[in-house]
Amino acid sequence: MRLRRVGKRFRRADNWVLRDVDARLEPGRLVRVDGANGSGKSTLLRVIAGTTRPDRGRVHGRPPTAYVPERFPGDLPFTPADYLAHMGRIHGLSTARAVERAGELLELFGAHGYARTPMRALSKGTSQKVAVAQALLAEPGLLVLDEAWTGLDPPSRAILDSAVRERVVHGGTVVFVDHDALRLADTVDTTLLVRDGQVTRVPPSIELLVHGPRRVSVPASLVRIDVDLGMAADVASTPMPPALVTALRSMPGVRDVCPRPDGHVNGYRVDVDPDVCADVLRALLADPATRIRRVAEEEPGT
Ligand SMILES: Nc1ncnc2c1ncn2[C@@H]1O[C@H](COP(=O)(O)OP(=O)(O)OP(=O)(O)O)[C@@H](O)[C@H]1O
Repeated sequence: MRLRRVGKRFRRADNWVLRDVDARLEPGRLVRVDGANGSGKSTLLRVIAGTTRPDRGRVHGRPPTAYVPERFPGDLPFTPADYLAHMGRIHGLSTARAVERAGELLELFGAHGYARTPMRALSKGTSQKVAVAQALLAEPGLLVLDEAWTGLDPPSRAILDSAVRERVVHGGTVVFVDHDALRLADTVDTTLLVRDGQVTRVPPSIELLVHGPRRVSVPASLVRIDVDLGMAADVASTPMPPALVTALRSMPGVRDVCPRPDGHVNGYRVDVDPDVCADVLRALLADPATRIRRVAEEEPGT
């Protein structure tokens, strides 16, 4: 799917929120959209999802799409069961399959007890579960999630994380905005930054995600990742697992793996070249005993 020279403004007198945006969204890719408040992230997502028409340019090759908007209109005159069955049919499922899928998803998100409650009576979090469930009913080629995790309880956030990973593995494109800088950081393929109406593709390095776009314009000469091993604080200093140290040291661009100089029990420091930062973070995130505490750009020798 491609965006070609897409422009969007809301009134003729307004500035362009998006200007001449070119982007290619590949199948089987997870795309994060970043940018400051009001920069145009939601507008870009709506254009990508097809719920907002661009005023200029074109969107080509959009596959069947599901979308979770930033603000879900929860006061609909339906119950979740009826709403999801209806949305399932819109997404191309048979009536029987739509009803079945609706039940499965309500169960999965622990909301089956509210299947027959009027939607306007649902709590914010339960309403958000319905918003997310409607996007997972079919298997969309394009899944667009605008702060879809907001309001969900931790188990539901984890279920949505898994659903996103599964979509990507099965060849779908998933585009998302989320305020959690570490959201799916081990899976993100591309980060698009929205700034001054322009959309630029940036390396998915975690320091951008953690510290925001301004720091990216000044390339760091070193990225310093502080990790904890996740052990109880009263355990005497534990050596970092030798297999992890060996794996990290063998990665190109890893300069040093050592105990943290702050003396934190079970705290370690990994210094890497900025362009391998994302690969190292993926390796660290894959290790269940390791917690990432801090990621920062540094000058070497500091
Ligand atoms: N329907 C609309 N009518 C008029 N202006 C709009 C509309 N939707 C968005 N805008 C304006 O477009 C700009 C971008 O808004 P948008 O919601 O896309 O930003 P955002 O990056 O998603 O912001 P946030 O991080 O705060 O959610 C803002 O100036 C906003 O006021």
